[in-house]
Amino acid sequence: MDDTEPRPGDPGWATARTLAEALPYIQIYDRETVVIKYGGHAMGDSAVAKQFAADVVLLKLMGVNPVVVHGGGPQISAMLDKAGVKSAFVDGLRVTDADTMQVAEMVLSGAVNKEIAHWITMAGKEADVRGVGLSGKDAGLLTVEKTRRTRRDPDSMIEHEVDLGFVGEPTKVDPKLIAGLIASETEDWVPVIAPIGVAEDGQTYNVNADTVAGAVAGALGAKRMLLLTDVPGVRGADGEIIRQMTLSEAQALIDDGVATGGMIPKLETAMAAVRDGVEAVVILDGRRPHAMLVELFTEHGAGTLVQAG
Ligand SMILES: Nc1ncnc2c1ncn2[C@@H]1O[C@H](COP(=O)(O)OP(=O)(O)O)[C@@H](O)[C@H]1O
Ligand SMILES: CC(=O)N[C@@H](CCC(=O)OP(=O)(O)O)C(=O)O
Repeated sequence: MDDTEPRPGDPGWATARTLAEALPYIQIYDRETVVIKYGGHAMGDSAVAKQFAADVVLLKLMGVNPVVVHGGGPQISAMLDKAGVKSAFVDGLRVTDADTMQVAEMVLSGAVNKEIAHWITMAGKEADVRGVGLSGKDAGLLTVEKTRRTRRDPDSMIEHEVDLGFVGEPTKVDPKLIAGLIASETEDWVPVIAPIGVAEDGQTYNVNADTVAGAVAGALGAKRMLLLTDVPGVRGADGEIIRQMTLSEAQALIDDGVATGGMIPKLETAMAAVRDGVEAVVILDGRRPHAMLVELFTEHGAGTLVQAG
């Protein structure tokens, strides 16, 4: 843990001490959808993941409708390493050939998705809260098209297309299945979605999980989207954590090269989701104990809040 980061008890890490303090916040989210993007780096060890699952169950029992979209980038890289395949990234997106696609789907839809759904079901056993593991392939949930990126050659100044292979971006989310699951009056289901999509021609694509979370949040009309990662928030040029930013400030961080790598799709997703009607997006450290509860139910919140200016 960074020494400059707030700890429980510090002013920046306040928690509600009484139900009366938490109640106004609990009421804000009553029956509202909150999309939680659970990043591969935030998953940490199984104790952290089980704590995450317990907090998701608690949210459901408090009347919130959590929808989990997960990543698994480090887990895919570990599996590719075992097979002796090196990954290349362009703007935080994994260049995905046919073999990489197969491994990515196996890890995301097979291993990580089922593990998270299982942990939620285990944590919710006594309360009948159940995780339901899906990918964008189920019930036509996520339609995508191939992602196109270009790069300017520094010598000739000519734009060249960079072929990312089977990397897609959402063109359509069919939210009916998810909406049906979360609206059930008799069952407490928590959808858990792996970031795999299908193009109109039936080809399977690997999609950045932040991007999927944003598209799902927009389609469901979510009140909040939480992007859980492994940093306490978004850092500015001087390395300080920015508590709150507008869309143009988020864009400037990308344009100025202050946000790099995996932070680029996160900020792009946050901006797109807010434009789509999501009230606010928060980028926060998912390894912190009860990070989601602190964000949703306390005055100070956690991480970096992105909202319309
Ligand atoms: N300005 C920035 N502020 C915070 N993190 C940044 C910034 N620019 C780049 N990053 C990097 O973005 C990473 C988070 O993205 P990523 O590794 O894709 O996480 P996840 O697997 O949770 O989606 C951080 O660990 C950090 O290294
Ligand atoms: C196209 C692309 O980059 N897909 C990602 C999908 C997983 C992901 O986004 O995982 P995190 O959220 O843990 O980074 C990948 O292959 O790593």
